[in-house]
Amino acid sequence: MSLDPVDMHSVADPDERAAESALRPTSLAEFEGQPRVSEQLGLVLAAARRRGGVADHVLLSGPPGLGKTTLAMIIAAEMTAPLRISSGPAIQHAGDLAAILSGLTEGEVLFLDEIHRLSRPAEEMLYLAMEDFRVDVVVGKGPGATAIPIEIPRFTLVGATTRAGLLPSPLRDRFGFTGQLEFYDPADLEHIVRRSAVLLGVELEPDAAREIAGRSRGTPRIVNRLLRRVRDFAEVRGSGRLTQAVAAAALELYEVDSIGLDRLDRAVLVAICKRFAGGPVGLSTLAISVGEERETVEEVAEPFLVREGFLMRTPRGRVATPAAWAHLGLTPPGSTAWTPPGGAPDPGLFG
Ligand SMILES: Nc1ncnc2c1ncn2[C@@H]1O[C@H](COP(=O)(O)OP(=O)(O)OP(=O)(O)O)[C@@H](O)[C@H]1O
Repeated sequence: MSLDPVDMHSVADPDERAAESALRPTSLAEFEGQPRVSEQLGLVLAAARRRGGVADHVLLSGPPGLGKTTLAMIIAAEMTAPLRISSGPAIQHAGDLAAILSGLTEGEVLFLDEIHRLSRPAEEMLYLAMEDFRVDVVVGKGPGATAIPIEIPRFTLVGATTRAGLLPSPLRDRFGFTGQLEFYDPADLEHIVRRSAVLLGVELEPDAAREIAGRSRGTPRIVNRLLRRVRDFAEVRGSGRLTQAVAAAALELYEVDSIGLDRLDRAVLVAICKRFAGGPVGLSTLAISVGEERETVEEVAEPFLVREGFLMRTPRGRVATPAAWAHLGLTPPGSTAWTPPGGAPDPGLFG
């Protein structure tokens, strides 16, 4: 049996979504890791509460599964405000956004996931709503069209994006606080997996917690998901107790390797090394060669591979590093003095 690698990151399955909700921390105090973002956001919210006002708009960016939705829910809970959830792709027309905005109540938190995928007219409507708490509804067409301004209640927009760099600066500048979420340290992931085990009522030995945390790609969503897969394994093939040996055997079965690379991560590295002689190879070609969407390779696999020093984004394409060749047990072609075939990495491409 194998697990679809993309399943390790996405939450398309309703059962998985329900399982995730049950493990979500509900306050900043329970939210592990991200100390800087947590502290800064805590201050923003405490100040808004003291003033008895509405919190400033918040932009959260970072790879999938690091806690953006969780933080949006926490913001609403900490402000004792209702939460409304939507996403960029779900808002097809500016009219859809106008309907959402005009239906908000005073102080409500509006969470817009994948905000970088809003349509242009919706984005422009949002500028006015964020700044002046107003929307202009256009009535009629052509030269006779008129914009009717409608006041909307003061609200807090929480925008989430995996690609902060794609947001136009007029939109980015309208957020009062921006939190860039980073991959989590193994120690934070260990805390998260131990808390989740308690909530799920499973016996998790400390060594097993360390094993699962170490293979979770720095991502809370993945640590929780691997915990559930290890629990399945322990119940079916073991005594139900989660030991280090059980965790290692289960994760082997699910094709999560010793440092947490899953099938997609390895497919990307194997393709670069074996099919493209280490690169450079363009993103579109790479995506086709692993049978995935460009966005999935770029937003799901690459950030962790770059962070771990396995992949470089150069002006001429993606390049596997010596660490990638070594991890796959392959020998790079050519000389021992290795220089990246695509030239020096372009720091601008890392954002
Ligand atoms: N800091 C944290 N402490 C404990 N659990 C966390 C933390 N951050 C996230 N989680 C857990 O990880 C899961 C995924 O988090 P969340 O849905 O907030 O990620 P996300 O960044 O919104 O992902 P996506 O971009 O895919 O929507 C949640 O079920 C939550 O329980």
